[in-house]
Amino acid sequence: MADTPATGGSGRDEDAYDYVIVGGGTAGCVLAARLSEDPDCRVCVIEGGPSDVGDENVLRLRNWINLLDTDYDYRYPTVEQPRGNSHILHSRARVLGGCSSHNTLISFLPFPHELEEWVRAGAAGWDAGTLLPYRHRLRNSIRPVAEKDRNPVAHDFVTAAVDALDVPVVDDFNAHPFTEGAGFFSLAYDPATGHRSSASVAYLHPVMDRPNLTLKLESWAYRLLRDGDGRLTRVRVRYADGPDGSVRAERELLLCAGAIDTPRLLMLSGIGPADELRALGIDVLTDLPGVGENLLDHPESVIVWETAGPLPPNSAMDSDAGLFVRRDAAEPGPDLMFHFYQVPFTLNTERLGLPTPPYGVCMTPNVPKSRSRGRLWLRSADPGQKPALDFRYFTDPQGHDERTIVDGLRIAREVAATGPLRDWLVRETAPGPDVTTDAELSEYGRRAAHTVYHPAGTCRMGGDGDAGAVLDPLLRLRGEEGVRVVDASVFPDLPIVNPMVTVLLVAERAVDLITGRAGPPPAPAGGSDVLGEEQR
Ligand SMILES: Cc1cc2nc3c(=O)[nH]c(=O)nc-3n(C[C@H](O)[C@H](O)[C@H](O)COP(=O)(O)OP(=O)(O)OC[C@H]3O[C@@H](n4cnc5c(N)ncnc54)[C@H](O)[C@@H]3O)c2cc1C
Repeated sequence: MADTPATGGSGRDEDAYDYVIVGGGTAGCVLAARLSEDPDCRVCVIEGGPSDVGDENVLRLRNWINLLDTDYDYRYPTVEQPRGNSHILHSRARVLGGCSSHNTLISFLPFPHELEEWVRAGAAGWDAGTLLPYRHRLRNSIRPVAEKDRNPVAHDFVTAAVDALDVPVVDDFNAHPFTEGAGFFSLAYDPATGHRSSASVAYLHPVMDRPNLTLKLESWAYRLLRDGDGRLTRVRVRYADGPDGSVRAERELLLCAGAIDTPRLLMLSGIGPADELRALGIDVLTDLPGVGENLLDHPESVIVWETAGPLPPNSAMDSDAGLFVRRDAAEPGPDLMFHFYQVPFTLNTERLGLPTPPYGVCMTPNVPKSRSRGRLWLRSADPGQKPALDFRYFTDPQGHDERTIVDGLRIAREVAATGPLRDWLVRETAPGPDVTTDAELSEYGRRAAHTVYHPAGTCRMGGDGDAGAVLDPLLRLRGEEGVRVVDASVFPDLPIVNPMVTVLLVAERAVDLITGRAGPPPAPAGGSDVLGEEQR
């Protein structure tokens, strides 16, 4: 399986394919499966991690938390965060399927109004009417958490949130655009087996025996090179089991290494901020100052309660329900989100010396429209050295992100004080009831902050004349020929919601941009009807 047809016996000096995909992750699996539908089209995937086939560690959704900080994870530290938590380890999956193989598979369509914002930011053609119909092409099995997996304490969280905050129960967050509400999430999973419906499971597993599809696993791309025609279509690869080699794309090279590794690879290849690259001794191919900029994320904090005893066992992945709040009525969508965990998530609170209850629950209020903007850069020309990630958490001058966390912690307490959730809880263990003022809540909230693991935006699309744009709206790398980027790095801005489905939609549309195939019929232009019409 590791090296299917083309590399076997043909040597590794320079293998050629029609399309070479760097990164067999969430977006990469979609491209690989779709492009290889044409039997005459030779597709090669270069993936840094192992296969997920038959690997129960990966396939069992509820095991996700045990994959963090293991060999399935590239583990990217952050630089010091003066206003946030400097100890966050950013998990990025090292396995076929990428982050869709170790995430929680919460599946939200992006809001129509956010896609219109993308268009206003220069991403012409990514409007809601064009992108959202691609939902019908998704192969993942996406469905609200099954009844048998609904934990009674999560049910009671939903009831309490609805009562405390006067928000509606949402039965299916993908049925209509919403501004607020509480309910069980939709997940990409199979309730009968508890298995993932990751990008790998849904797209690649059914087609792995295609003779025109080659998977080079445990293979690390570390430099892009121009071919004889000056097109950027060659890639240097380090294999786990032999000497380095090159792979060449006769049509296009497709970069799908994710929001951290795609800009890293570009910069290692001399594409990025020229002065910085030269200072590291890297020969500059194209000066693109936007590479690595616009590093976006959803920061969250946490509030923990001890429960009277062990909780019932039902769950799909231990964080099956959530809550959206719109504090500012002028906002077109929610501006505060909570995940509810039926386990105590105490990684960051323990470090602060706070107690870990034997049994407990927690809420993690997050900032869906974070205004802080970070960047990532290379520390050296050595491809083995991890890049520096600076999210600049909670640094927006208006204090919006900090305010959102303070409000979130207060609202969480309101929900916890409301029945029937109240009846499960013995005491608040983090931050604890003595932490009450805005200043105290802000200090705690930021020190105990974590990531929702949604880095994006570091190779963003943009219009002509936008000096920070890395890609044109057709996902083509500016200043070079023969290469596109397709992953979460292309987002001009991060969706309010968890972004995996947006990555899948972008990848499905990218296939049409690459092949010239027609997209699905457009939905009626604009308006919040787009989702509702489709769903009914
Ligand atoms: C713990 C966790 C939980 C999350 N939960 C959710 C959730 O519930 N819902 C949601 O919507 N989103 C969630 N996310 C975010 C979501 O999974 C990601 O935004 C999305 O999957 C990113 O897709 P991608 O294609 O950009 O990158 P990835 O899926 O990360 O794919 C990148 C691939 O490229 C490979 N690669 C990288 N560099 C190289 C290289 N140089 N050479 C070869 N291969 C390389 C990697 O091994 C990987 O397979 C979560 C993320 C994490 C980490």
